[in-house]
Amino acid sequence: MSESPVLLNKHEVERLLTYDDLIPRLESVMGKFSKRDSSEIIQPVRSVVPIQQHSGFLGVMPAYLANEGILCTKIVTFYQRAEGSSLPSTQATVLLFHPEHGHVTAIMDGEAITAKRTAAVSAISAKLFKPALSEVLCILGSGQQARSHYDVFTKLFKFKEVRVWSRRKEMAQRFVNDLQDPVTVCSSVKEAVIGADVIVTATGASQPILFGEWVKPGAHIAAVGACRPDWRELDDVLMREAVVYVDSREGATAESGDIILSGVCITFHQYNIADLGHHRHTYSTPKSLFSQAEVFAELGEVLNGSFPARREKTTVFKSLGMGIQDAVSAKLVLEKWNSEH
Ligand SMILES: NC(=O)C1=CN([C@@H]2O[C@H](COP(=O)(O)OP(=O)(O)OC[C@H]3O[C@@H](n4cnc5c(N)ncnc54)[C@H](O)[C@@H]3O)[C@@H](O)[C@H]2O)C=CC1
Ligand SMILES: O=C(O)C1=NCCCC1
Repeated sequence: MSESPVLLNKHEVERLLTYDDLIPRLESVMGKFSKRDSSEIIQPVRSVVPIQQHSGFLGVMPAYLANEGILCTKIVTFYQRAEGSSLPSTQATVLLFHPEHGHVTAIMDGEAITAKRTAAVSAISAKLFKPALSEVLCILGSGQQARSHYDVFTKLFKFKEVRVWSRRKEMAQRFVNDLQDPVTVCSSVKEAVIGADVIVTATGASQPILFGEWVKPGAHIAAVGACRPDWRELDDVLMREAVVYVDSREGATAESGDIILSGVCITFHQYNIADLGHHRHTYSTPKSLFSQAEVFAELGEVLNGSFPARREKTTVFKSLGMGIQDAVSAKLVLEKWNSEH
């Protein structure tokens, strides 16, 4: 008979999962993932069930890391909440299994894992791509991801100024009130991002909120929201002008509206030709047909040395989230818990 699984709540997971331990594990697993060795890592693109009636989604994110002995799945729901809702928009549970025998070894809260691993991966992108002199950090959004990104970005990097924008100013104010250090509350996205060296977009927006014309050349954007093929946070100009990195090419191709929709921009040049006696015919030909924003590389491809970090350019890291990130986080939590018991 297998032992009962370890049960860990959000408070425990938050306590046990530290950025110092997590970041090297994420760097290592993402570098390995990008080598596409299926004898080492199997991680399909997540399955997502739309819950249309309630503006929500259920995602299942399995991963198997053979050499590390990790078999894991996260089950996550994410909802588009009405303004002012007190419910979390992202909720999750992570299950760890015994890879040899198949039983569940641990069931743990996935909200803290999702918040910390996503922010940690964005911080890895910033380490690689942010301008050498980065003085201003700007965070768009004031929810769970905004907070975890604030925590890890200000822990790892020194900024002279941190700015936050939220669609309701009082929410940005509330975000700032919880912090020790001064943060500027901005009234518009434009005001928040002008001159910023590093921008985090962590909102539930489904239409672009960040426009390329406002972004300082050379800035780095960690784009965390817009995880559906028809949702966007970033406009076409930014997506086409920046060097775009992703966490997984397959994930980005299936799920990132910022990438998928950046190519859908066709304008028609119309002209009339008088012919056939009294009839006038209108002809249309495509005047401009933009191709989709190109994915330059995966973060893991930079980490494992196959692609360069183009720090001198404006860079976008488009994050969708990966099962392997949850898997190494959960393993770390369980190891820490085991060492205490
Ligand atoms: N890339 C990844 O791995 C992950 C991405 N996400 C995504 O990140 C985003 C933020 O997630 P959480 O912080 O957990 O959510 P949250 O609900 O805690 O915060 C959402 C923030 O977005 C703002 N917002 C909502 N709709 C908006 C709109 N139409 N325009 C502008 N702002 C809007 C809210 O006011 C709030 O500040 C979501 O899109 C979520 O799906 C979440 C987890 C992991
Ligand atoms: O990776 C995740 O976890 C999520 N990604 C996008 C939507 C919410 C959860």
